[in-house]
Amino acid sequence: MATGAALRAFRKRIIPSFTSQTFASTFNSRSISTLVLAEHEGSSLKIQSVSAVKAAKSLSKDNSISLLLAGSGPGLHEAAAQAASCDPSVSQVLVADSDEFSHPLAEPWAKLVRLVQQKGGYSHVITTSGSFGKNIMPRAAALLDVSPITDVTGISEPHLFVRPIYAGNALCTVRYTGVGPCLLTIRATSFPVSPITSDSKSNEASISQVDLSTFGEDSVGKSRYVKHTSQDIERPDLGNARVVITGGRALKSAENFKMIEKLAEKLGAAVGATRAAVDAGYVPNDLQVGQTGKIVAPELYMAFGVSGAIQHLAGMRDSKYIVAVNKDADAPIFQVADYGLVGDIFDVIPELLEKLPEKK
Ligand SMILES: Cc1cc2nc3c(=O)[nH]c(=O)nc-3n(C[C@H](O)[C@H](O)[C@H](O)COP(=O)(O)OP(=O)(O)OC[C@H]3O[C@@H](n4cnc5c(N)ncnc54)[C@H](O)[C@@H]3O)c2cc1C
Repeated sequence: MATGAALRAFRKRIIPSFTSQTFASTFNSRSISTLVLAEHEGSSLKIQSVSAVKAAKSLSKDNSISLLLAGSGPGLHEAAAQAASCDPSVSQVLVADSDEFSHPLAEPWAKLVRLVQQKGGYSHVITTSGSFGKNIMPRAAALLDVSPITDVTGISEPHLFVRPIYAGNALCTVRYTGVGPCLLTIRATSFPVSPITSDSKSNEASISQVDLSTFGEDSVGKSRYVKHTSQDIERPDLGNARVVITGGRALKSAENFKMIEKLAEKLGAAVGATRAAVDAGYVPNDLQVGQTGKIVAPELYMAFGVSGAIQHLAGMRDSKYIVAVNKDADAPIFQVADYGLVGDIFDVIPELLEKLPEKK
């Protein structure tokens, strides 16, 4: 079947013409120091935050990197200890411990970013472009009166970045020309790192508390925490899974979608879905992959009954191997697939379920 090479090669680079040497050298001569906004879940640092550190490292060899963690309670401090040894280039971990941060509400976080940035005078502030970063960074940028650069997939120079546009069909090289700090959200999948394990220890960075005495009582914003629901802790996280099994509208019902879930179980994979499958109510929207869903880049992405609309491809085209099953030989998904099978998913999936061994 068709390989992904043709479509991948179709990507274009747009490079603006105002690449002034003088401008570049002015910026390059400034010292680089980066504040990484890190996320933690309970007592664990999220792996995406280590990707943000990797991105920070590619800004400059001499980058001084600080990690900011906020929350409350003992889990925060355990996560801070983990953060301190997550990468040798992290020089300090700043901890903001307050009930204000017990839930990741954007308003207090944005004010915290302004406070810490202004105290530390960082040249760059980086976080990942998941819901956390997308929520906080634009607000922090507004408070600091700068324009953020979002969804960065490549860093060429401290102020020269690559980001996808047109649902990933073109890559745009943008230069940050602002005078204030450069705020970036990065795609974690473009800065892959190894999982954090108990033996992935490097030298430990210092941990210090953020002085919140000037934080102010007006920091409570218009949003309010209601509840957190998360499902399916058994399965790998969609954003980081090595294998993703995705179902599309062709599954026809929530009941049929369970075939996808069973297949994922057998393969130790995460489940993904197209927006059409989500909109039809087969699965919740946190499983949506694509432009308006999650961006994934697993080693293996299997798409069943997925047409391959550009908005879907925007979220999975960087997967290492793409396998597609579709009964329409002309479905666009086959243009990006490394392996394709023209067939009926209601024949193929049951056969796979029968022939694949049980997960040990
Ligand atoms: C602004 C915007 C943002 C969007 N964001 C996203 C996004 O983030 N993610 C996303 O996925 N979509 C997104 N969409 C929607 C996107 O355009 C498509 O509508 C959607 O991806 C289609 O989903 P699908 O492939 O499941 O359904 P369809 O396009 O209906 O395709 C179903 C496919 O299944 C095949 N099929 C049918 N029956 C069988 C069978 N029995 N066996 C095998 N194959 C079969 C058909 O040949 C077809 O190719 C967005 C759209 C817009 C406008």
